[in-house]
Order: sequence, then C-alpha cells, then structure tokens
Amino acid sequence: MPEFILLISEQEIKKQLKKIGQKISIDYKDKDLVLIGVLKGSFVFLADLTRQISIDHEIDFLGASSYSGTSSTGQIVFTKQPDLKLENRDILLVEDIMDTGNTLLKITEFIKKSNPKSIKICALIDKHERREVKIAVDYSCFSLEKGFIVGYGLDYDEKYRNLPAIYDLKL
Ligand SMILES: O=P(O)(O)OC[C@H]1O[C@H](OP(=O)(O)OP(=O)(O)O)[C@H](O)[C@@H]1O
Ligand code: HPA
Ligand SMILES: [Mg+2]
Repeated sequence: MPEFILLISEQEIKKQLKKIGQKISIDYKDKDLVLIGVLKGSFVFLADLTRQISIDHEIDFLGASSYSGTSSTGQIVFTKQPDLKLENRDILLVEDIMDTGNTLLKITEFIKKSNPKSIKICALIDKHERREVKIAVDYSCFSLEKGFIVGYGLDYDEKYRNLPAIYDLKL
C-alpha cells in the first residue's frame, strides 16, 4: 500500500499563495500579464493563484507531458499550445513543480519563439535533487530537496491530483 507523508498543509499553501499573489500583483502592475498554466499538473495551483492576484491579467494553458511513474521519460510531448497572442506581452509560466528542469527549459524556449516582452517562471515546488539543467524559478512557493510529490494537482501515474495538500509518496 502506498504511504502519503504530509509535507505542506492546506493552510500553509493558502498562506504562501497569498504572499506570492501579492508580490506578482506589485511586480506586474502596469504590465501586460498573461499567466500560462502548464497542464495538467498546474490546474489546482493556477486556479488558486489567479484569485490571489489583484491586477488585471489573462490566462492561457500549455500542455506538456514527460513522466511515467516517478521518472521522466526524457521525451517532453506538447499536448496543447497556448491560444492567446503572446507577442510583446509579459508571460508568467505557472508550473506545479520544477524537478530536472527539462520541461520548463523546453517550454521557455518554445514560448520565446512568440516574441514575448518577458518570460518568468512561477512554481509551486522547486525540487533540487534531480536538477539537470541550469534554470531558475522566479517565484517559488516551496523549496524541497527530494521525494516524489503528489497532491494539489501533482500526480503519480495520473492519480492523487485531487489530494488537498502536498505529500511525499512512498511506494
Ligand atoms: O522538471 P521536470 O523533471 O521536467 O518535471 C516537471 C514536469 O513534470 C510534471 O509533468 P508530467 O510529465 O508529469 O505531466 P502532468 O503535468 O500532466 O502530470 C510536472 O507537472 C512538470 O511539468
Ligand atoms: O515529484 C514529482 N511529483 C509529481 N510529478 C512530478 N513531475 C516531476 N517531479 C514530480
Ligand atoms: Mg505528472
């Protein structure tokens, strides 16, 4: 039976999202902010984060998938492309987790082709142990060293996205 070790509670997530939302609202005041949620994992995080941002902004989605079980296949497949025009706009990529960093590196390179004014990254979890590429998170809600994380949108083979808090999964 899998075990779920609570790492970050619902209350802690709520408190941290309020802070990050306020910071984004200040930093992007007078900018043309577009949040791009990376599906599927970011759907819960994005839904809560957007409601903590007090300035006008638009929302779009991009789909990227590479994990099977607890490891990356190394093949990042784009399952959806953004619909909005991104040229000359201020893009904030919203991700559930940066792990090896390969997904966000590839997405950043892809979005750059649309000639945005700026691109930054907001991640719920910045996890360090398996990092393979040099890429920085601009807005990090929680920093973790290791573990395989589920809940609050994050899955293991498509399950456990519905858990309300953030857990370390022990298989
Ligand atoms: O930094 P990396 O090692 O590339 O890992 C991070 C990516 O992996 C997960 O996506 P996944 O492939 O599981 O797709 P999902 O969002 O649909 O679950 C996660 O949502 C990130 O997009
Ligand atoms: O720790 C993780 N949990 C869930 N999905 C992931 N995708 C990359 N790392 C993880
Ligand atoms: Mg996944």
